[in-house]
Amino acid sequence: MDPRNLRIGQGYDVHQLVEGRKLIMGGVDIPHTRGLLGHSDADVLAHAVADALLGGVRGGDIGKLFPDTDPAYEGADSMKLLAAVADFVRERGYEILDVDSVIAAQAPKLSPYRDQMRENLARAMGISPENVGVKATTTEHLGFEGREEGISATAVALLVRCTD
Ligand SMILES: Nc1ccn([C@@H]2O[C@H](COP(=O)(O)O)[C@@H](O)[C@H]2O)c(=O)n1
Ligand SMILES: C[C@@]1(CO)OP(=O)(O)OP(=O)(O)OC[C@H]1O
Repeated sequence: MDPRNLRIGQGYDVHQLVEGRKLIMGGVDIPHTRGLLGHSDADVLAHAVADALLGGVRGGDIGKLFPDTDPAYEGADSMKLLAAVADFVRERGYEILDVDSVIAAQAPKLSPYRDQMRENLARAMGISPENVGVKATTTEHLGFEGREEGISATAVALLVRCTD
């Protein structure tokens, strides 16, 4: 593999925590007193991963592909959006090699859901769970995540441009 065909992408997303919404991250419906607000299901982790993939192919961001003004995406399942992004990446001639991510959430405790999130993300992208990392951190009560006003997620993706 020619290292000049490797690409990296980075993604970041934030959603507000509110009452009366589900908390869905990495395609897992996580029991909690509040959930994330958004036009779609507000899966902050899936959105960060999607943006990392799009960054790797210099393909814009998910807001460009799925505008939050389009009623078609109201309440959308972000696993389906992520699968569409993975297809978009492959159609452009790239293979997804590896993805890693961090969720910043003061609560709830996310480690029990880590492997299910990895499996869901991997399935949506058509890669092995071995190639998907999910980590969680509190922010020690600092900032908007620490005050439990919202949750953020960051992700990086390693892609390779297929040459044959
Ligand atoms: N929402 C969260 C946040 C953290 N974890 C796990 O706890 C560990 C310690 O968190 P610190 O913020 O104190 O570093 C962290 O490494 C995660 O394993 C979690 O499960 N859910
Ligand atoms: C996922 C989309 C879909 O309309 O909407 P939101 O759930 O609002 O999420 P955000 O990360 O704010 O924007 C990206 C949009 O593509």
